[in-house]
Amino acid sequence: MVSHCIYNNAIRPFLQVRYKSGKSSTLWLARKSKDIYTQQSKTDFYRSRAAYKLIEIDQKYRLFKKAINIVDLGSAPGAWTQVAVERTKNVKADILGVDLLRYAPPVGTTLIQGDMLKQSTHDKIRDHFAGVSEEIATHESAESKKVSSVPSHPVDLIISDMMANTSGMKDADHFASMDLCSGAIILAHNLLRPGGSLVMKYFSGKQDKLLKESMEIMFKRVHLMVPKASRDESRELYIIGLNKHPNLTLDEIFPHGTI
Ligand SMILES: C[S@@+](CC[C@H](N)C(=O)[O-])C[C@H]1O[C@@H](n2cnc3c(N)ncnc32)[C@H](O)[C@@H]1O
Repeated sequence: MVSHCIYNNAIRPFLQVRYKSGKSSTLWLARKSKDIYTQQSKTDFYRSRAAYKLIEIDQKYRLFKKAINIVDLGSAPGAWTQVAVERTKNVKADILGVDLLRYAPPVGTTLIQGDMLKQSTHDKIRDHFAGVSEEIATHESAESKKVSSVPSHPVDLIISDMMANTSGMKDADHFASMDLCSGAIILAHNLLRPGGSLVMKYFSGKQDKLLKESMEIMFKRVHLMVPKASRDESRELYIIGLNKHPNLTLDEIFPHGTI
Protein backbone atom coordinates (compact mmCIF):
# COMPACT_ATOMS: atom_id res chain seq x y z
CA MET A 1 0.00 0.00 0.00
CA VAL A 2 2.70 2.41 0.95
CA SER A 3 4.72 1.78 -2.18
CA HIS A 4 1.54 2.05 -4.29
CA CYS A 5 0.80 5.51 -2.85
CA ILE A 6 4.35 6.67 -3.32
CA TYR A 7 4.21 5.61 -6.96
CA ASN A 8 0.87 7.28 -7.63
CA ASN A 9 1.44 10.51 -5.84
CA ALA A 10 5.07 11.23 -6.36
CA ILE A 11 6.94 9.30 -9.01
CA ARG A 12 4.38 8.89 -11.78
CA PRO A 13 3.42 12.59 -12.08
CA PHE A 14 7.08 13.46 -12.17
CA LEU A 15 7.68 11.05 -15.04
CA GLN A 16 4.71 12.36 -16.98
CA VAL A 17 5.82 15.94 -16.82
CA ARG A 18 9.46 15.26 -17.58
CA TYR A 19 9.12 12.82 -20.42
CA LYS A 20 5.77 13.46 -22.01
CA SER A 21 4.17 16.60 -23.26
CA GLY A 22 0.75 18.20 -23.69
CA LYS A 23 -1.96 15.87 -22.46
CA SER A 24 0.14 14.26 -19.73
CA SER A 25 1.18 17.53 -18.18
CA THR A 26 -2.45 18.66 -18.26
CA LEU A 27 -3.36 15.43 -16.50
CA TRP A 28 -0.68 16.03 -13.94
CA LEU A 29 -1.95 19.54 -13.27
CA ALA A 30 -5.49 18.24 -12.93
CA ARG A 31 -4.30 15.57 -10.51
CA LYS A 32 -2.34 18.11 -8.52
CA SER A 33 -5.35 20.36 -8.12
CA LYS A 34 -7.45 17.32 -7.06
CA ASP A 35 -4.89 16.46 -4.53
CA ILE A 36 -6.41 18.92 -2.20
CA TYR A 37 -7.67 15.60 -0.79
CA THR A 38 -4.13 14.46 -0.04
CA GLN A 39 -3.38 17.81 1.58
CA GLN A 40 -6.62 17.77 3.51
CA SER A 41 -6.03 14.23 4.77
CA LYS A 42 -2.88 15.44 6.49
CA THR A 43 -4.77 18.26 8.21
CA ASP A 44 -7.57 15.91 9.23
CA PHE A 45 -5.17 13.14 10.36
CA TYR A 46 -6.61 10.57 7.98
CA ARG A 47 -4.25 7.82 6.93
CA SER A 48 -5.13 8.32 3.27
CA ARG A 49 -7.19 10.48 0.92
CA ALA A 50 -9.57 7.49 0.50
CA ALA A 51 -11.34 8.72 3.64
CA TYR A 52 -13.12 11.43 1.65
CA LYS A 53 -14.68 8.89 -0.71
CA LEU A 54 -16.38 7.08 2.14
CA ILE A 55 -17.40 10.35 3.78
CA GLU A 56 -19.11 11.44 0.56
CA ILE A 57 -20.83 8.07 0.11
CA ASP A 58 -22.02 8.18 3.72
CA GLN A 59 -23.30 11.75 3.41
CA LYS A 60 -25.57 10.54 0.65
CA TYR A 61 -26.63 7.11 1.89
CA ARG A 62 -26.26 7.24 5.72
CA LEU A 63 -24.48 3.90 5.87
CA PHE A 64 -23.59 4.07 9.53
CA LYS A 65 -27.04 5.01 10.82
CA LYS A 66 -27.87 1.58 12.25
CA ALA A 67 -24.43 -0.01 12.05
CA ILE A 68 -22.76 -1.58 15.06
CA ASN A 69 -20.95 -4.60 13.63
CA ILE A 70 -18.91 -3.36 10.68
CA VAL A 71 -16.44 -5.10 8.37
CA ASP A 72 -13.96 -2.99 6.39
CA LEU A 73 -12.47 -5.08 3.55
CA GLY A 74 -9.15 -3.96 2.10
CA SER A 75 -8.73 -1.74 5.12
CA ALA A 76 -5.01 -0.83 5.01
CA PRO A 77 -3.73 1.74 5.85
CA GLY A 78 -6.92 2.43 7.79
CA ALA A 79 -8.55 5.65 6.59
CA TRP A 80 -11.97 4.08 6.00
CA THR A 81 -11.75 2.47 9.43
CA GLN A 82 -11.03 5.92 10.91
CA VAL A 83 -14.18 7.26 9.24
CA ALA A 84 -16.18 4.29 10.55
CA VAL A 85 -14.92 5.04 14.09
CA GLU A 86 -15.93 8.70 13.78
CA ARG A 87 -19.35 7.91 12.38
CA THR A 88 -20.17 5.40 15.12
CA LYS A 89 -18.75 7.29 18.08
CA ASN A 90 -22.13 7.33 19.88
CA VAL A 91 -22.53 3.55 19.81
CA LYS A 92 -20.23 0.77 20.95
CA ALA A 93 -19.35 -0.37 17.45
CA ASP A 94 -17.25 -3.42 16.66
CA ILE A 95 -15.19 -2.47 13.62
CA LEU A 96 -13.15 -5.19 11.95
CA GLY A 97 -10.61 -4.42 9.23
CA VAL A 98 -9.42 -7.15 6.86
CA ASP A 99 -6.40 -6.83 4.60
CA LEU A 100 -3.59 -8.79 3.02
CA LEU A 101 -1.25 -6.36 4.73
CA ARG A 102 -0.34 -6.19 8.37
CA TYR A 103 -0.52 -2.73 9.93
CA ALA A 104 -1.57 -1.12 13.20
CA PRO A 105 -5.36 -0.69 13.07
CA PRO A 106 -6.90 2.54 14.42
CA VAL A 107 -7.49 2.50 18.17
CA GLY A 108 -10.62 0.64 19.20
CA THR A 109 -10.73 -1.51 16.07
CA THR A 110 -9.46 -4.96 15.13
CA LEU A 111 -7.48 -6.27 12.17
CA ILE A 112 -7.53 -9.68 10.54
CA GLN A 113 -4.63 -10.09 8.16
CA GLY A 114 -5.95 -12.35 5.43
CA ASP A 115 -6.98 -12.84 1.83
CA MET A 116 -10.67 -12.28 1.11
CA LEU A 117 -10.46 -14.83 -1.67
CA LYS A 118 -9.78 -17.56 0.91
CA GLN A 119 -12.35 -19.46 2.92
CA SER A 120 -10.09 -19.34 6.00
CA THR A 121 -10.39 -15.52 6.09
CA HIS A 122 -14.19 -15.72 5.88
CA ASP A 123 -14.10 -18.22 8.76
CA LYS A 124 -11.98 -15.84 10.87
CA ILE A 125 -14.45 -13.01 10.26
CA ARG A 126 -17.34 -15.22 11.36
CA ASP A 127 -15.36 -16.28 14.43
CA HIS A 128 -14.64 -12.66 15.33
CA PHE A 129 -18.32 -11.79 15.56
CA ALA A 130 -19.01 -15.01 17.43
CA GLY A 131 -16.43 -13.89 20.01
CA VAL A 132 -14.09 -16.82 19.44
CA SER A 133 -11.40 -15.22 17.32
CA GLU A 134 -7.63 -14.94 17.48
CA GLU A 135 -6.87 -11.69 15.67
CA ILE A 136 -3.44 -10.29 15.00
CA ALA A 137 -4.33 -7.04 16.65
CA THR A 138 -7.25 -6.57 18.94
CA HIS A 139 -8.72 -4.20 21.47
CA GLU A 140 -11.04 -4.28 24.41
CA SER A 141 -14.08 -3.30 22.29
CA ALA A 142 -13.89 -6.69 20.60
CA GLU A 143 -13.00 -8.50 23.83
CA SER A 144 -16.32 -7.56 25.36
CA LYS A 145 -18.25 -9.58 22.76
CA LYS A 146 -19.43 -12.92 24.09
CA VAL A 147 -20.49 -16.10 22.39
CA SER A 148 -23.99 -16.06 23.87
CA SER A 149 -26.88 -15.54 21.46
CA VAL A 150 -24.83 -14.51 18.45
CA PRO A 151 -27.17 -14.15 15.45
CA SER A 152 -26.31 -16.21 12.36
CA HIS A 153 -25.94 -12.99 10.34
CA PRO A 154 -24.38 -10.57 12.85
CA VAL A 155 -22.91 -7.92 10.52
CA ASP A 156 -24.75 -4.64 9.87
CA LEU A 157 -22.47 -3.09 7.28
CA ILE A 158 -19.69 -4.27 4.94
CA ILE A 159 -17.54 -1.66 3.22
CA SER A 160 -14.97 -2.74 0.66
CA ASP A 161 -12.29 -0.60 -0.90
CA MET A 162 -10.31 -3.68 -1.96
CA MET A 163 -8.08 -3.26 -4.96
CA ALA A 164 -5.69 -5.81 -6.44
CA ASN A 165 -2.32 -4.61 -7.72
CA THR A 166 -3.10 -3.00 -11.04
CA SER A 167 -1.46 -4.44 -14.16
CA GLY A 168 -2.28 -1.65 -16.61
CA MET A 169 -4.27 -4.20 -18.64
CA LYS A 170 -7.85 -2.95 -18.52
CA ASP A 171 -9.55 -6.34 -18.69
CA ALA A 172 -7.21 -8.03 -16.24
CA ASP A 173 -7.71 -5.27 -13.68
CA HIS A 174 -11.47 -5.39 -14.19
CA PHE A 175 -11.66 -9.17 -13.72
CA ALA A 176 -9.43 -9.02 -10.63
CA SER A 177 -11.79 -6.42 -9.21
CA MET A 178 -14.83 -8.61 -10.02
CA ASP A 179 -13.20 -11.49 -8.10
CA LEU A 180 -12.82 -9.27 -5.05
CA CYS A 181 -16.44 -8.15 -5.38
CA SER A 182 -17.53 -11.81 -5.52
CA GLY A 183 -15.60 -12.43 -2.29
CA ALA A 184 -17.38 -9.50 -0.63
CA ILE A 185 -20.81 -10.63 -1.91
CA ILE A 186 -20.25 -14.15 -0.59
CA LEU A 187 -19.29 -12.70 2.79
CA ALA A 188 -22.43 -10.53 2.72
CA HIS A 189 -24.54 -13.57 1.85
CA ASN A 190 -23.12 -15.48 4.82
CA LEU A 191 -22.84 -12.77 7.49
CA LEU A 192 -24.75 -9.59 6.60
CA ARG A 193 -28.08 -9.30 8.38
CA PRO A 194 -31.33 -8.78 6.47
CA GLY A 195 -31.65 -5.00 6.08
CA GLY A 196 -27.86 -4.58 6.15
CA SER A 197 -25.75 -2.75 3.56
CA LEU A 198 -22.75 -3.47 1.34
CA VAL A 199 -20.54 -0.89 -0.36
CA MET A 200 -17.85 -2.00 -2.82
CA LYS A 201 -15.31 -0.42 -5.08
CA TYR A 202 -14.92 -1.92 -8.54
CA PHE A 203 -13.13 -1.22 -11.77
CA SER A 204 -15.55 -0.80 -14.61
CA GLY A 205 -15.50 -3.24 -17.53
CA LYS A 206 -17.28 -6.05 -19.34
CA GLN A 207 -18.95 -7.59 -16.31
CA ASP A 208 -20.45 -4.45 -14.80
CA LYS A 209 -23.97 -5.54 -15.73
CA LEU A 210 -23.60 -8.92 -14.04
CA LEU A 211 -22.31 -7.28 -10.87
CA LYS A 212 -25.24 -4.86 -10.80
CA GLU A 213 -27.66 -7.69 -11.46
CA SER A 214 -26.36 -9.71 -8.50
CA MET A 215 -26.52 -6.64 -6.26
CA GLU A 216 -30.09 -5.91 -7.38
CA ILE A 217 -31.11 -9.45 -6.51
CA MET A 218 -29.51 -9.18 -3.08
CA PHE A 219 -30.55 -5.63 -2.06
CA LYS A 220 -33.76 -3.64 -2.20
CA ARG A 221 -31.91 -0.51 -3.35
CA VAL A 222 -28.74 -0.32 -5.43
CA HIS A 223 -26.85 2.83 -6.41
CA LEU A 224 -23.68 3.63 -8.32
CA MET A 225 -21.44 6.50 -7.34
CA VAL A 226 -18.15 8.09 -8.36
CA PRO A 227 -17.06 10.16 -5.38
CA LYS A 228 -15.34 13.48 -6.08
CA ALA A 229 -12.14 12.18 -4.51
CA SER A 230 -11.88 9.41 -7.13
CA ARG A 231 -9.27 10.41 -9.65
CA ASP A 232 -10.61 11.46 -13.05
CA GLU A 233 -8.52 9.01 -15.03
CA SER A 234 -9.50 6.05 -12.85
CA ARG A 235 -12.26 3.66 -13.88
CA GLU A 236 -13.22 3.06 -10.27
CA LEU A 237 -16.83 3.23 -9.18
CA TYR A 238 -18.63 2.36 -5.98
CA ILE A 239 -21.71 0.19 -5.87
CA ILE A 240 -23.95 0.62 -2.86
CA GLY A 241 -26.48 -2.03 -1.86
CA LEU A 242 -28.96 -0.98 0.82
CA ASN A 243 -31.43 -3.13 2.73
CA LYS A 244 -30.47 -6.75 2.11
CA HIS A 245 -33.22 -9.21 1.24
CA PRO A 246 -33.46 -12.19 3.59
CA ASN A 247 -33.08 -15.89 2.72
CA LEU A 248 -31.46 -15.78 -0.71
CA THR A 249 -29.22 -18.61 -1.85
CA LEU A 250 -25.91 -18.03 -3.61
CA ASP A 251 -27.40 -19.66 -6.72
CA GLU A 252 -30.09 -16.99 -6.73
CA ILE A 253 -27.56 -14.18 -6.19
CA PHE A 254 -25.27 -15.43 -8.97
CA PRO A 255 -27.80 -16.62 -11.59
CA HIS A 256 -25.03 -16.98 -14.20
CA GLY A 257 -22.82 -19.01 -11.88
CA THR A 258 -20.42 -16.11 -11.38
CA ILE A 259 -20.15 -12.38 -11.87
C1 LIG B 1 -7.04 1.25 -1.93
S1 LIG B 1 -6.41 0.27 -0.62
C2 LIG B 1 -7.62 0.52 0.64
C3 LIG B 1 -7.53 1.87 1.33
C4 LIG B 1 -8.36 1.89 2.59
N1 LIG B 1 -9.79 1.82 2.30
C5 LIG B 1 -8.13 3.14 3.40
O1 LIG B 1 -9.04 3.95 3.47
O2 LIG B 1 -7.06 3.29 3.97
C6 LIG B 1 -6.83 -1.36 -1.17
C7 LIG B 1 -6.45 -2.47 -0.21
O3 LIG B 1 -7.04 -3.69 -0.65
C8 LIG B 1 -6.23 -4.74 -0.15
N2 LIG B 1 -6.54 -6.00 -0.82
C9 LIG B 1 -6.34 -6.32 -2.12
N3 LIG B 1 -6.69 -7.59 -2.37
C10 LIG B 1 -7.14 -8.10 -1.19
C11 LIG B 1 -7.61 -9.39 -0.79
N4 LIG B 1 -7.70 -10.40 -1.67
N5 LIG B 1 -7.97 -9.58 0.49
C12 LIG B 1 -7.85 -8.57 1.39
N6 LIG B 1 -7.41 -7.32 1.08
C13 LIG B 1 -7.03 -7.10 -0.19
C14 LIG B 1 -4.82 -4.22 -0.44
O4 LIG B 1 -3.87 -4.90 0.34
C15 LIG B 1 -4.95 -2.74 -0.11
O5 LIG B 1 -4.49 -2.46 1.19
